[in-house]
This record gives sequence, C-alpha cells and structure tokens, in this order.
Amino acid sequence: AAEWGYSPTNGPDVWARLFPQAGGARQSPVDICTSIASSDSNLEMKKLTFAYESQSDLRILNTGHGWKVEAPQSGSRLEGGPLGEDIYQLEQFHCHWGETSAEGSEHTVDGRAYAGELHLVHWNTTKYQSFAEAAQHPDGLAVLGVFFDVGNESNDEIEKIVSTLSEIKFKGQFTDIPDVIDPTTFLPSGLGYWTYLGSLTTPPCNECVIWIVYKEPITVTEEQVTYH
Ligand SMILES: CN[C@H]1CN(c2cccc(OC)c2)S(=O)(=O)c2sc(S(N)(=O)=O)cc21
Ligand SMILES: [Zn+2]
Repeated sequence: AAEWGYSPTNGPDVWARLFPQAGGARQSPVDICTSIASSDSNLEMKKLTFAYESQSDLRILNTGHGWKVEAPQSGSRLEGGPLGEDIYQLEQFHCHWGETSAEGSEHTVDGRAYAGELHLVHWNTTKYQSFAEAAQHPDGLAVLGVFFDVGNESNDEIEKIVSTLSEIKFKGQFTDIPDVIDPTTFLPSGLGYWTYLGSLTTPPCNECVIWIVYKEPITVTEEQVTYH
C-alpha cells in the first residue's frame, strides 16, 4: 500500500481513500475549544488513577514523524475517570513533533499548537484479549496525551529517550534504550484533563480511543522536541 504521510498526496486529506475509518464521525485529533468544554461532575467523582512500573531493555523506533517506544507493561493500570469500570494497560508510548518548536502537537487548544505531544497508549484488558482486538472496539484504547512546552529546563526522562535518536537517524530504525524508564515521570503535576471519544490520529484511524489530554504541558528544551 502507498506509504501514508503528511504531504498533499499522502496526507490526512487522502487517508480516507486507503483507510475508510479516517472518514468517520469521531476522528482525532481535534481542536479543544476550552469555552465549550463542559466539566463533568461524575468524572471528578471517580478519579483517574494510573500505576506504572519502571522498565529497562526498551527499544525505540524512528517512526518518521517522531519516536515510539514499545512498552507493554502487564503490571501497569490506568482506570477511573472516563474509563468506567475497565482497567487499561500500557502498550507503548510515542511522540509527535514538528520541524520547529512552533508546531508539532496533534491536538490544539483554542487553535494553539504546542511544540509536540506525548501519547501513552493503553488497551482495555478487562474486556479484550489483545491490543489488536481492543483496537477494533470503541472503548478498546485509552491514550493519555501530554503537551510539550519549550522552556529552559530539560526533562531528564525525555533526555534518556532523545539521547538515543542519533543512533536511529532514519525512519524504521530501532535501537535499545540503555536507561530504566518510568512513564509516571512523563505526566504533569496538575492532573486536570479534557476527555472525548475519538480515534487513532494516524492510519488506520480506528475509532477506538478514549482520549485523555492533560491541560498542563510538561517543559522540555528546544533540542528535546525538534528534528535534527
Ligand atoms: C501508526 N500509528 C498507529 C499505529 N497503531 C496501530 C498499529 C497496528 C494496528 C492498529 O490497529 C488496528 C493500530 S497504534 O495503535 O499503536 C497507534 S496509537 C496512535 S495515536 N497517535 O492515536 O496515539 C497511532 C497509532
Ligand atoms: Zn500519537
């Protein structure tokens, strides 16, 4: 199949030709309009809780639009908030960034793009037997989105990841991450979030994602969030 991407001939405007779900009614990303976002009292009733393990021996992949770390963690749990009674387990985390720190995030807030966006992808282990099966159902995946803001202080955990990128300069290349990574450290201290029912933001664009986008960005340096 033709390689999808972000150019006029293979970008989001033509994805629906190859990936029918891309033409659906609950496609991500979206612009989060804070004035019409409603606060949902029963979300506050059931707090969103997460628990991750520190992981070593992780591999990082150059996706061509950022990096991705396969991190299946049977001991991880994401539950509560918009997730009902189901428990979701971490499968992988990855980032989206741009050529400059002026853009790169997938979601925007009141039309504003951030320098990049980290996605922690989880699947519903209460209802489904595998990630691939979960990705076929409207409540199959839960993705935590964290915006990257560029500032003066670097993020030590992100540094452990981006310091390996010089070894994987080309799309499709893998390398090992020598350090131990704790996904908990990627999350902002302020735990307010927006949530909506959406899709994978890239092909196959399955409409299977409960999105949870944190309001507070995490700070990284320019070098940590742009292509070199
Ligand atoms: C290329 N990117 C997607 C790859 N995936 C995929 C691969 C195989 C099968 C499948 O479903 C059938 C999904 S994925 O589920 O890991 C994700 S998560 C995600 S995002 N940005 O919305 O968080 C994009 C993609
Ligand atoms: Zn993503």
